[in-house]
Amino acid sequence: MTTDYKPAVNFNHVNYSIEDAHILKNISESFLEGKITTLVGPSGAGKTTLLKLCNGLLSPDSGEIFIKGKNISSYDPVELRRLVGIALQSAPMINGSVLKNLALPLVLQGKQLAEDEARNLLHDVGLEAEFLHRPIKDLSGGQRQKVSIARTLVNHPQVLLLDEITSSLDRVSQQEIEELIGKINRKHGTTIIWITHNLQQARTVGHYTWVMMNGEVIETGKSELLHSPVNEKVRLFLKGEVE
Ligand SMILES: Nc1ncnc2c1ncn2[C@@H]1O[C@H](COP(=O)(O)OP(=O)(O)OP(=O)(O)O)[C@@H](O)[C@H]1O
Repeated sequence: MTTDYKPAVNFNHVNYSIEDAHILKNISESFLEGKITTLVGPSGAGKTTLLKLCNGLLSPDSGEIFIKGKNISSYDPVELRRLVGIALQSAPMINGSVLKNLALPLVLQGKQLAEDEARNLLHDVGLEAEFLHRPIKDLSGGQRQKVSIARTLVNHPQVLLLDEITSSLDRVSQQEIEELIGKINRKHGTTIIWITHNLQQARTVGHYTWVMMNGEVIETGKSELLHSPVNEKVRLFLKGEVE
């Protein structure tokens, strides 16, 4: 059997504080290459903070983070932004067409997005080519989120960070996005780190799951762990007894 357990993102004794608050406490874990890892835990556990450390939006106070084996602090910021994409719940957009929004990451790099490439990106997220010239303001929430995901794919990221990307969507759109992320993972081998409050989603879309509480990663394993956690606090959280 071949082993495919290479880390794509590796945390080594990472600490992060805001003023006196110790937000992340000595995190030493790896996100495996080509896998979808879901991140769950109570509000304020530090999930978003951890995600922001993965793309250099925040830097650790101590410890090291490696992306593809290279210390994140030695990446050129533009290179890092290309390598690690991020999509958020709010899917911030600029006024104008879908094409204009898709092209944004390249425009910021002084480049252009060819229409053919833009059509391919839309196709990848299950939107018809006719959407390209539609004003972004006319799109539904689910369609906007698909454009937001397509926009992160412009740079062909090897790591994709997702923060609550389906929480404001109806069930059908939610399911479409789940399928879409699975497809991107399989087609491109993209490593995906996905924060969700939806435990059912964490179970079904993830290969692996991390449970965070109070700035610590307290349990990790295959996503089935959410059926039978070892840690008592995780068991209480899953029963809804820890907010
Ligand atoms: N800019 C900030 N200033 C002060 N405290 C902050 C700031 N950003 C985050 N925090 C605090 O850090 C802790 C972790 O926040 P974080 O957003 O990472 O948690 P989370 O697990 O993503 O929560 P949620 O599920 O509610 O989004 C929280 O206690 C939060 O109040």
